[in-house]
Order: sequence, then structure tokens, then C-alpha cells
Amino acid sequence: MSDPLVRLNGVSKVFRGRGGAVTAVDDVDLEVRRGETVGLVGESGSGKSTVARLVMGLQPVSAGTVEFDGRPMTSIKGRQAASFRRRAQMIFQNPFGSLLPHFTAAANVAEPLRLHRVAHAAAGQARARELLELVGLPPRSAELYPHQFSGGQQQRIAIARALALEPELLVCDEPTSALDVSVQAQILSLLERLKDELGLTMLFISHHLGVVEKLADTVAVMSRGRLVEQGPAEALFEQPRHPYTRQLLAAVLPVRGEPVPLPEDPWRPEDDDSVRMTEVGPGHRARIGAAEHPQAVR
Ligand SMILES: Nc1ncnc2c1ncn2[C@@H]1O[C@H](COP(=O)(O)OP(=O)(O)OP(=O)(O)O)[C@@H](O)[C@H]1O
Repeated sequence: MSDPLVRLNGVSKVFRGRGGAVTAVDDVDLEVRRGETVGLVGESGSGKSTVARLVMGLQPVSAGTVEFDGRPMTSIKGRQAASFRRRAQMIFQNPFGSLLPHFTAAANVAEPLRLHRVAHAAAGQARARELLELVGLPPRSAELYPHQFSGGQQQRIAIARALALEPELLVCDEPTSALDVSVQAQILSLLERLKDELGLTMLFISHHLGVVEKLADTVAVMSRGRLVEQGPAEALFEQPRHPYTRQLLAAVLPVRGEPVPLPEDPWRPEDDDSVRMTEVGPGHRARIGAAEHPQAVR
């Protein structure tokens, strides 16, 4: 078994504001081993994005430690911080918001190379074109601007840009939630292919268990800041142990081909016994696995 690239030990994050303190992440232990994809799942507000920001070093922890490649993040400073930023990259829910609107697709992808002084302008543009091809975009897309692409194509550009610095870790925060279901499947297939081809390590965040099923080797389920269940994806899908996981799984059961939305009032720790559990057999999983069909640029 490979060693952990990322390890969270007893990590908590408390936000203090006028309305009092919010414990967004509560005593979380989590490992992402090299080459592995961990799916982090839970309803809105459960603390997933906060975990992502702590892993990326974008916010300090309130307690516990986050280690990257065996070193506590707090000790990564100065030049090493710049190198860390190359080794871990993130993609977000809204690709348009994360792209520079007045830069062409190729210039967007080349921008990290320029910022990190990895490649001169011409070499950067050439590399950007290779990366756009890698993510399934046609050559002429290089000279187009973000608004000229569909949402799925914009996410491909954002992925190409995240890969420009050849990161070891890719943190994906709901990268398909803003996309149509068929386009979601294409982006998931793309990430699956990139994971295999590039040996990426991924932390993949979603509020939907069905979305992580295709990609994740390990699944961690979060509710109200705590990890309530984690384990190998297959075991978790076949035999979910925690009532909240069962509830999330029930929500991906297909009914007339459509996923059932999450209940308004999801599982609460205090009324554990009152939860009606839905038995989920192996044949009942929602599949998002349509083949990858890159769209043509409009
Ligand atoms: N900067 C902040 N200041 C105050 N509270 C915050 C801050 N960031 C997050 N929170 C709170 O922490 C909790 C967890 O938020 P977080 O965004 O991590 O959840 P999430 O599972 O990613 O949800 P979503 O999918 O809606 O983004 C929420 O109650 C949120 O309001």
C-alpha cells in the first residue's frame, strides 16, 4: 500500500463571528495515499470545502495537523511554499469564475507556467496546446475565450490549467455540480482517464455519492463537520454501516431514471434510531458512467 501524500490528524476548524463560533470541521482524521482518489461526500454545509481549503493550506487549522508528503503544512514556508503550490492544485464548481475572461483558453492554461516561471511565452503556449488536447479540446479552442465555451468545456480548460504545473495532488471541489448530467459523466470520465494516465492523487468532493462512485478508491462521509464513515469505495457502497451513509445512498437510487433528491431534513445524530433505513442491494446503484464524448466547440 502506498504512503500517504496527505494526512489529516485530529483536524478541527472553528470560525468565530458575531453570531458565535461555528465548528466547520470537527476532529477529522483522513489520509489520501499516493495514486489514490478519496471521495469526500456529505450534504451542503457539512464541512467538505473547509477540508479542501485546509488541505490546500488556504486556511489555518484550529486544531490538529495537516501533513503533505510527511511534513506538517505549518512548517512549509518561503520557497517551499511556492513549491508546494505547484505540487497541489484545485478545481472548483464554477469553471467560468475560475478562468480569466480576457485571456484565451491557451493563455489561461499557460498562466501558471508564467507565474511560476516554468516556461517562456512560446514554450508555455505550446505546452498549453498539448494540455488542451489532453483534456479533449480541439486545437482551434486554444485561441477562443472562456465565454465561447460550454460549461463542460470551460471545466476542461480549468482542468488543463490545474495540470499545467504537473501537480501530484488535485483537489476537486464539486467540479461537476454546475454541469448537466451528461456533461458531468464526460468530466468524470476525463478525470478518471487523467488519474490513470498521470498517476494523480485526488481528493474529490461532492454532495452526491453517485458522483464519487465512478472515481473514488476510498470514500469518506461527512456530516456536521465530522467523518461518520470511511472505507474502501466498494465496501461502502455494498454495505454502508452508518445510517447517514445509507441515507445518501438511498438518494442515488434511480427512480424513473432520475436521482431522488436528498431529504429536506437529513440524518441527525440525536435521532439516530428513528431513521428509516433503506436496504440497498448491489444492483441498485446509480450509474453515471456514460462514455466520454468531448463536445465540439460551438
Ligand atoms: N469563512 C467562514 N466563516 C464562517 N463560517 C464559515 C466559513 N466557511 C465555512 N463556514 C461554515 O462552515 C460550515 C461548513 O461549510 P463548508 O463550506 O465547508 O461546507 P460544505 O460541505 O463544503 O458545503 P457546500 O457544499 O455548501 O459548500 C458551514 O456551516 C459554513 O457556513
